[in-house]
Amino acid sequence: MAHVKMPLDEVLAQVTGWTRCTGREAIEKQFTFADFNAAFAFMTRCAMRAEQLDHHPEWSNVYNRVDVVLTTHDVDGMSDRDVAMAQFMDGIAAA
Ligand SMILES: C[C@H](O)[C@H](O)[C@H]1CNC2=NC(N)=NC(=O)C2=N1
Repeated sequence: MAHVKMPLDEVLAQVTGWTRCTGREAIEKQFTFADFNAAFAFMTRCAMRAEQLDHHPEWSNVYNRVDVVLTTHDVDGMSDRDVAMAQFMDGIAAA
């Protein structure tokens, strides 16, 4: 799957609850779960999807919180893969 570079505004229009990062072409969102177990289950599912998409999040976890930044390093900006990853995360976090 090739990278298709996209304007950041176009990416934001297709995802829920993400915002532009300050100072770089990237988007961020904070996910909050019931506890560490739920947060880590989310990260595990995202990790498997990241391998399938060959698109990996920048993220950190503190107990029930997962802070995620998405960007496409190969194009130094946003791409269709960021949309795919963000939509996957939105979908499973809401489930
Ligand atoms: C070689 C490998 O396919 C690339 O480096 C992939 C891996 N995962 C990636 N993840 C992200 N977030 N951006 C990339 O450009 C990227 N590129």
